[in-house]
Amino acid sequence: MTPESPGTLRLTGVSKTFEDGTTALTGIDLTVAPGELVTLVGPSGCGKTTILRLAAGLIAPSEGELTVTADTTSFVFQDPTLLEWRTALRNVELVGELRHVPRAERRTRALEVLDAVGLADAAAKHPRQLSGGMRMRVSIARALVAQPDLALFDEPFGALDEITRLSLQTLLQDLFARAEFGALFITHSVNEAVYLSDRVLVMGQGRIAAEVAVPWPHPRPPELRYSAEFAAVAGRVSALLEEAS
Ligand SMILES: Nc1ncnc2c1ncn2[C@@H]1O[C@H](COP(=O)(O)OP(=O)(O)OP(=O)(O)O)[C@@H](O)[C@H]1O
Repeated sequence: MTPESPGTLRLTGVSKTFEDGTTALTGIDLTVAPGELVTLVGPSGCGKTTILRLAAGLIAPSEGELTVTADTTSFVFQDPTLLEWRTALRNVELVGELRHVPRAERRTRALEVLDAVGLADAAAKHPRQLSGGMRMRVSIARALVAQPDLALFDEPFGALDEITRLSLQTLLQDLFARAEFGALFITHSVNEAVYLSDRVLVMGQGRIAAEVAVPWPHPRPPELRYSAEFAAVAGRVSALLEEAS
C-alpha cells in the first residue's frame, strides 16, 4: 500500500456508540483527498459534529478505521474563541508563539494572513472592538497562519447574518483556491455547501445517504450562486436531504 499524501482524511466502516448507548454513526466511509473541500449536510442530530470530533482525534471510533495524514490540522468552530485580552494580530500570532517561531517571522506571517482576510486595518483592535464577521475572519486567519494541510470547520458561519455569511463564503473559497488545503466543512445551508465544496455528502440518521459532486473549479465567482446551473445542483442536494431525513 502506498502512503497517503499529507492532507488526507479517511474513515472506513466507522461506527460510534457513546458510553450512554447512543449510536451516533454507523458504517461511515468518507475520504477527503489532499486539496479537496468536502461538506457534510444533514438534519440536526444526524452525526455531523461526531464525524468532525473523530477527525480531530477528540474521540475514538467504536468500530472501523480512521486515518488522518496531515502535518498540520486546523479547526474553526462556530464560536471564534478569541483571547479577549490580545489584539487581533496577537491572537493570530499566538500560533507562531506556541511553535517558537522567531518573533519577526511570526509577526510578518500573521500580518500577511490578516491582510488576506481583509483585516489589515484592524490588526491592533481587541476582539470586543470587532463585529461578529470580523471576529470570524480573525478565527479563519488563526487557522490558516498554521499553514494546515487539513482544516476542519464546524458550522463556522452559522451565527452570522446573511450578508456577512455570503462575503465570508466568498473569502473562504478564494483562500482555499490559493492555499490548496483539504477541508471537511459542516453546514446546515445547502447553498453554502454547494458554493464551497467539491463534494457534498448528504447525511441521514447516523449514516451518509448520498453524495453530490460539484463541478466548478475554485475560485468560484460570487454570482455563480444566482445561476440556473447552481440552482439545479442545490435542488438535487435539497431533494436528497429530504429523502434522507
Ligand atoms: N458525548 C455524547 N454522548 C452521548 N450522545 C452523544 C454525545 N455526543 C453526541 N451524541 C448524540 O449523537 C447524535 C449525533 O450528534 P451530533 O452532535 O454529531 O449531531 P449533529 O448532526 O452535529 O447535530 P447538529 O446539527 O444539531 O449540531 C445525537 O443523537 C447526539 O445526541
